[in-house]
Parts: sequence; structure tokens; C-alpha cells
Amino acid sequence: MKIFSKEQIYEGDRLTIKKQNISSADLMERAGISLFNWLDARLQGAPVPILVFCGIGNNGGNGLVLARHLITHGYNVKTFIVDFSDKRSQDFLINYERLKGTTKDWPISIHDGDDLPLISDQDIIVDAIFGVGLNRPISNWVVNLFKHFKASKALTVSVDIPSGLFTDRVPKHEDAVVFSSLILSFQTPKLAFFLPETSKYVDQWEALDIGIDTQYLQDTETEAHILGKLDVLPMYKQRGKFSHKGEFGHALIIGGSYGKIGAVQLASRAVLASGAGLVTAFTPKCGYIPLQAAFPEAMVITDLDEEKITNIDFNIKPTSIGIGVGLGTDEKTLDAFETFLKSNTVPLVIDADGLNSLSKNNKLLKYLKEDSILTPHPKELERLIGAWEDDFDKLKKTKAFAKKYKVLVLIKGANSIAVYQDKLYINSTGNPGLATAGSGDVLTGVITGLLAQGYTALEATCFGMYLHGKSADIAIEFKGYQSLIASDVISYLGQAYLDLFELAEKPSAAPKQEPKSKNEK
Ligand SMILES: NC(=O)C1=CN([C@@H]2O[C@H](COP(=O)(O)OP(=O)(O)OC[C@H]3O[C@@H](n4cnc5c(N)ncnc54)[C@H](O)[C@@H]3O)[C@@H](O)[C@H]2O)[C@H](O)CC1
Ligand SMILES: [K+]
Repeated sequence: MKIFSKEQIYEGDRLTIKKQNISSADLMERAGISLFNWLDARLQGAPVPILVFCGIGNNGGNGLVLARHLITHGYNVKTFIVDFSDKRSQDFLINYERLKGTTKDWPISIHDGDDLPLISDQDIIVDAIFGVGLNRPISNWVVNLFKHFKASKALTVSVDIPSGLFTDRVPKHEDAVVFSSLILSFQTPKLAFFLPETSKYVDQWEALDIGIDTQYLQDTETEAHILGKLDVLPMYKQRGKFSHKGEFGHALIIGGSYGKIGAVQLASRAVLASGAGLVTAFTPKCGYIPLQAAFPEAMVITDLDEEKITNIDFNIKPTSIGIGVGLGTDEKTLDAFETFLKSNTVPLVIDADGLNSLSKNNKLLKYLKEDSILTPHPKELERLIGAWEDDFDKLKKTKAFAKKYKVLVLIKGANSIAVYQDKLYINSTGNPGLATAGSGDVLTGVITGLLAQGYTALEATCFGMYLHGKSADIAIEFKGYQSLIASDVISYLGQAYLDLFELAEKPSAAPKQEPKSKNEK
């Protein structure tokens, strides 16, 4: 699913109005009705108090349309105008008058210095104060209103985007953003829903279709995509009836050091579980017995050194290589890594100490084969590209890095993001159970395994991170968040594959999290 930028959203609105020969107030009506329909289908007329807080722009206008339809359908509604400016938008004004013509309960204006309205835990807050038009810091008294929302613990439904969240930068203060229980976002989710520094304001989101011109939605290239099942399904390579293991590639996992052979085992097992035909592990000598004993499906080649890799020399012809898991950064290993990089021509995944070796000696970056895949977690990324100002800046810097060295960078996190050329691919699967030892080694194995099977670097990364997260999502149903271990992610990979062919749904949620207790925000 595409994620449109703020400029693209405005352009989509403009074009839709023109092509469908409607007024902007008509489009606002449609957006407001889509909000109403969504809520009405869930509330089914329940008399729960709904407090609709409207700003003075078009986001506020959306709130006014919603309030009007809720009122005419008999809901218990109070409407407030958060009067932070006298520059009311035209469509806001049209809908302000329409609401006043519908009910005797006219909207109550809230100004700087006014008492804040009473909100109880059982109320529903509709946050239609700021939309994507937010372009500067918010006044203190409005921030106090946001704090008041948060303190109330009422369910908070944000229209389009949580008020206070920018589309292109991280807000300076946490209090200056509404914490949403649910965002009803028009047409497309916003990038901010998925970044570590801004996704904390987002619990759940839904994209509501408001009838933006289909051609425009189809033809417009976006910088970011959120990868759901429908996005990865076309990447899946079917197996023919007469296929044999030679057709599914031979992956080589290079890594391990004394005490860290498990990482190689996890990655190698994940290679096979992802569907690769053969896997060989290259480790120091100390890896030989544990790997052969615990993992009979793997072949093992060892270094001459007992405890660390000192010379990467093998006489097989792998179709993909994953390097770095458990590798360590001993001087001799670094030398071996350098020699390997200089001569390697095989599609490559670099993880963990492979990445740290690159950061220690960034002259090596120029030896990376085009389309190599780097899979850093944020700390490893920082060592590679330097510090960033905020998450948006991090993406900008990562893009520049990926373009400069012609590589793909997978930034691991609650929503892992693959950065390739000018694009961002955001994973929608996975859960906090994955915050456990070895889950990165498994991801490296899955991606290396897919590369071995002939998936392109972009496909292997997108499909790999999706399957890895999906496997964990299925696994926690049985294991729970706390008990999930990396081996489980391998065990459930098969289920993740099978799930691809279950009824496809759209990506449903922001980073999955444990259900919050009622009083926690
Ligand atoms: N065409 C439509 O009817 C549709 C509208 N949609 C909704 O519109 C918003 C975007 O609306 P916009 O009027 O551009 O901006 P906002 O309502 O988000 O912002 C309000 C207004 O306030 C000004 N402003 C910005 N920051 C501040 C600040 N810190 N303090 C004071 N004032 C500020 C800014 O200049 C704006 O004019 C979008 O999110 C949708 O909800 C839909 O797109 C559907 C079609
Ligand atoms: K909002």
C-alpha cells in the first residue's frame, strides 16, 4: 500500500475535486461520512458521550461533518471548536453553519484561558484539531488541552492524523501531540505512523476510502510503501511439480566465533526453512561439531583457526552469502572480511559484526557488490552513517548512503524499513516478541535463503522481513510475547508461507503491541 506525502495528498484532493466535478465541501462531506460510517458500524447507536474537538482548518471541518451526522443519527454528541486562530477555512465555515442549522447544541468555542471541558474515562474523544496542515509549534494552551485528553484516559479517535504530529519532522515535545487510540486516516496511512519516534502516538490505524481519483492513486509514485500481504504475495515464487533441490540455490552463511556458533546455526536453519535447497556454514573450527550434531541438514566448512575466522576460503559455488552473524571483530577476522569483500561476486547479506567491520573501516564500502543487503539495527546504522537529528533525517541520510554505495539498507525495528534507491518499504508484520536474542540472525538467514532462490535483493528483503514478522505473529499465539525465542521464528516460517494464501487482508495495524491495560496510555 502506498504512503502518500502531504503534498501528494493535497494534490489528490485537488485533482479529485476537478475530475469528479465536485466542490471541496462535497469532498469534505464524503470524508466526514466515511468517518461517521466507520464509527456508526461499531457503536451501533450506543449512547456513549462523544466529544468532538474541531480545529479551524479542514481537519476541523471533517470533525464538524462527523458531529452533524452523529447528531442526526441520535448520538450523544458535544462539539467544541478549538479556537487557535481566526483564519477559519472556507469549508470549515460552511460546515459550521450546517451544524448550527442541525442542532440547538451549537459548538462550544474554547479559547486560551478558558476552563477545559470535563472529560470522563467512558467518553469518546474525537480529535479533529490539526490534520496534515500543521506547520508550526502549537500554542501552550492547546498543548494543555492535549494533556487533558491524555489524563482523561478516554478512548481517543484521531481524524486523519493525531493532532500535533507533523508529516515530515518529529515534534519537539511529547505533550504537544495527541495520543491516539485509533486513527481514521483518509485514503492512506502517513509515514509518521511507522517511525520509532512518532509511532508511540499511534495505537491502531485504519485507512478510510474517501473516493480519491483511482487513476491518481494508481499512477502516483510514492516514496514510501507499507508492505502487507497483498504487496508481498506477487513476489512469491511457486514450486514446479518436478523441481529439485538444485533449483533452489545454495546459500553460504559465514560467521561465528568461540561462544557464538549458535548465531550461525540459527541463520543456517532459517536459510533452509525459507526454502533454499542447500546451506553451507563457514565457521571457525569450534563450530564443526555443534553444527554437524545439532543441524544435520547443513554442510560445514571450517577455518583453520579454532576460535575465529581468519581466512575465508571455500571451494563451493554458493548462489548467495550471508556474512557477519556471531563473527566478532578480531583483527585477523577483519582482514579476512576485507579480503573476502574485495573478491566476492555473489549476492550478499551483511549483518551484525560484518556491519561493525564496515563501520570500523569504511574504505571497504566501495568493495560492496551492487545490491548488497545491509541489515543494521539502529545502533549499527548510526555507526555506519553517523548521527541523525530525528527519524525523518535518519531516513534521508540512509537513502543518501544507500544510493552512494548502491546497496539496500534494512533498518531493523518495530516496523523494519528497507531503504533502496529512492524508496522506503515498511514492514507491517512482527511484534515485541521479536526483541529476543538471535531474531536478527534468523532474519539474515531468511533473506539469504530467498536470495539463494533467485529473489532479487529488494524482493528477498521485503518478502523476508514480512515472513519473519508474520512467523513471529503466528508464533506468539502459542508462545506468548515473553517466551518466543528465535528458534520459534524458524519453526513457524512454514505457517507464515501458508498464511500467504489465507484470505488476504490489508495491513492492519501500527507496530503490534501487547494489549494495553485499561488505565495505561
Ligand atoms: N478537501 C477537503 O475537504 C479534504 C480535507 N481533508 C482534511 O484536511 C486536512 C488538512 O486541512 P488543512 O486545512 O490544510 O489543515 P489543518 O486542518 O491540518 O490545519 C489547520 C490550519 O491551521 C494552520 N496551522 C498549522 N499549524 C498551526 C499551529 N501550530 N498553530 C496555529 N495554526 C496552525 C494551518 O495553516 C491550517 O490552515 C487533512 O488532514 C484532512 O483532515 C482530507 O484530506 C479530505 C479532503
Ligand atoms: K487530527
